[in-house]
Amino acid sequence: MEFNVIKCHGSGNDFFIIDEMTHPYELTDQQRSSLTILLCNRQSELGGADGILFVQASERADARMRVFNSDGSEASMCGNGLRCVARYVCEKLSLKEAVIETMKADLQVSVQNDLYDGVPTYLVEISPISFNVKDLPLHIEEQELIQRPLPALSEDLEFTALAVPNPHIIAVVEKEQLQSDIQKGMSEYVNGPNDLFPDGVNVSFVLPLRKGHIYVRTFERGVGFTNACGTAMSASSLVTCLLELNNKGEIIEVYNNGGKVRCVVHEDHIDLIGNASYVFSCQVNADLNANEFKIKNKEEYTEEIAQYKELEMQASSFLREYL
Ligand SMILES: N[C@@H](CCC[C@H](N)C(=O)O)C(=O)O
Repeated sequence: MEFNVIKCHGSGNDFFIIDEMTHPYELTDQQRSSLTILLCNRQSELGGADGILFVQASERADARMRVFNSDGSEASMCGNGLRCVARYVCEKLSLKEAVIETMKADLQVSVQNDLYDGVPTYLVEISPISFNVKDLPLHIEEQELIQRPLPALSEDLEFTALAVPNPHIIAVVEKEQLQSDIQKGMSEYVNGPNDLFPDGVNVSFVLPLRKGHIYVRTFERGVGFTNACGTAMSASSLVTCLLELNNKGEIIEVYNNGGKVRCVVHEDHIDLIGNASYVFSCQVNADLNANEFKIKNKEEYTEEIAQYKELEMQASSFLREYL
């Protein structure tokens, strides 16, 4: 099987885009899953990725996005990935805004002014939002978990559980808690066989930096720690508004290990604004039975890579004041 592939990232959360909208690849879900495990291997020639974004034709929107995590599982939503798909679809169809069908909702996306000179920037809608534990699912007696302890995970921390619509638990922490290894331990527990989160969950630690500025680190279900998780940064922004650390309707600068994004929390959705960067394009010839692939015609987006590096350096020098 031969595919055209684009390596892209949003805040260093990296993906391969495979366009099934204009190429009739005719993949089964089993093949999408196996291909994702094969190409996302960090030890391979392509350098791996956190997942694959399959762009497909939609009957009711401009395009459809399906997201597979690096372990081959399918996720209902991906905020950083949606920005990359937004760019791909808007450029392909010459649009400034579009609607992308995802597993649980049709979402608005639009081109924005560059977040940093030469860094393509897109706004994506994060919705629907639910605090009902059934929507994660999280198996507890109560209907919601908002700033409450979960003793099976921690004696000290308080958590908020929400689906946007993929599942997240968020803890607002202090610097010492961020620097300890408690996030890793609890994330591995809730993403292994366990009674609380039977489908696993994305786990984020949020450090408030100053009004309107937060840092978020996420252990992603189906992947592990990533540089950033778009839905997690959106969910974390919402949680800081509930705690009155930030305000709805105002820009929240969200720093992460791969750069920064902006979030604006509204009553029924969150705007996630950030880069949609291309790294390289190539052709991949994959043999799923032999579990191997070859690549050819690799071309790097060198200028874009250099411009993003500057944004990243600016963000990390700001973060150094706090971490
Ligand atoms: N990186 C994504 C989220 C990808 C899916 C997630 N790992 C899940 O299984 O829910 C983002 O940017 O939102």
